[in-house]
Amino acid sequence: MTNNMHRCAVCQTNRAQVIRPKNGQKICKSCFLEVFELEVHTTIVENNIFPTRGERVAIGASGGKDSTVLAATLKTLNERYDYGVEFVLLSIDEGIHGYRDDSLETVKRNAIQYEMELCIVGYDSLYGWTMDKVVEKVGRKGNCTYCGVFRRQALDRGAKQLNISHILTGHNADDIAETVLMNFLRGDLPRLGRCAEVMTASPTSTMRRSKPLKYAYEKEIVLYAHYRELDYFSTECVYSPEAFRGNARSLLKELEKIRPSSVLDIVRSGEQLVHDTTGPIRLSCEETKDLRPVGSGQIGDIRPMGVKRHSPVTVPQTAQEIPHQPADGSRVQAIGVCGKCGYMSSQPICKACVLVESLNRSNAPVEVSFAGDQALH
Ligand SMILES: Nc1ncnc2c1ncn2[C@@H]1O[C@H](COP(=O)(O)OP(=O)(O)OP(=O)(O)O)[C@@H](O)[C@H]1O
Repeated sequence: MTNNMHRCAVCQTNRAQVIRPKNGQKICKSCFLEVFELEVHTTIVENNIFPTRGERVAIGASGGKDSTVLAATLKTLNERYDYGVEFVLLSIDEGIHGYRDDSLETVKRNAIQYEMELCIVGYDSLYGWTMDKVVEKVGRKGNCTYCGVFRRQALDRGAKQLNISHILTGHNADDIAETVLMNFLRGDLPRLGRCAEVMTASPTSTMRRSKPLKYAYEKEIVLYAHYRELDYFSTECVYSPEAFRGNARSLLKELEKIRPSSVLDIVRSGEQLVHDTTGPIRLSCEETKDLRPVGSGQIGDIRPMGVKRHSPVTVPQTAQEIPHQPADGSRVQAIGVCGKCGYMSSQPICKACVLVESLNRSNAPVEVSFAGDQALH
């Protein structure tokens, strides 16, 4: 790349070092960092993710690349754009020896590096079960269901302890596209629509949940972490990932090879379906036009592709105020409290308690039917 070197498509000065997977644009390292941050900022602004100055917001921090990049980017953006938000790192210790104990050490360092308070909540103290013990009992198949249900509630409970009602997670575009594919293949349209939203309020929680990295490709997250030399933990969970998600991931990777914009195309399809699930489902080819590279080469012109304006989520204040209307319009759920643990639940007994009861009760492997593999964290 000496004589024929490609110049950065944004600054037109430096040598291009990055080919952006979402649009093929060739840019230099410093423009990449700036564009990545600007796109996350745009997702935040367009979706009104931080409507209230002075709010304390929890970042679900696993020590992995996504949540570490999320924490680092948010610290930068909060200082640059003055959101006036206080971030707290919230980590769930699932009790997985050789995996989570190590990654929590990373989160502890991150808390110092980013000057954020850290709160760690363990499955052991909440449920009396670590994932190591769960796997000992139920085996590796299906253990992700327990982990997904427990983690979702554990994050809620941790946030509640901190008097926080808004949790951010590091789900990226690839995670969301996988979940959209899984729900599509299962024919689960209501869940499909919900999983593609940037902000959600669920029938079983008074928490808001947001995914500011929703439009960020996994590859760019890794690159961002690399260029900023972020301290993150990169080992996969020692228990095998949910099989169907693995299939969806392979399918997505194959599609991405043929058509790099597939990841965002699928995310966008999920967004379309959430608006259309009450009527006939239409996917227009016109939609994909928005995925062409945008901008005339100026940083200020670059917008996250596929970002649409959403109205801010209204957060219910009390359990009684939450009449949940599922996207399929099939039934209305109201929140009460779990008869076992007293934590909020749309059922007489919450899912976590049903699972704990079955673990405590039987010696036989426990049959589970919850969709705990839905990246419900
Ligand atoms: N143990 C945990 N404690 C707190 N938050 C968690 C935990 N596990 C997952 N999360 C949150 O859920 C998001 C998605 O988690 P997932 O298990 O899919 O991991 P991932 O895609 O590898 O993300 P990461 O790289 O942040 O670990 C994470 O980015 C994080 O915000």
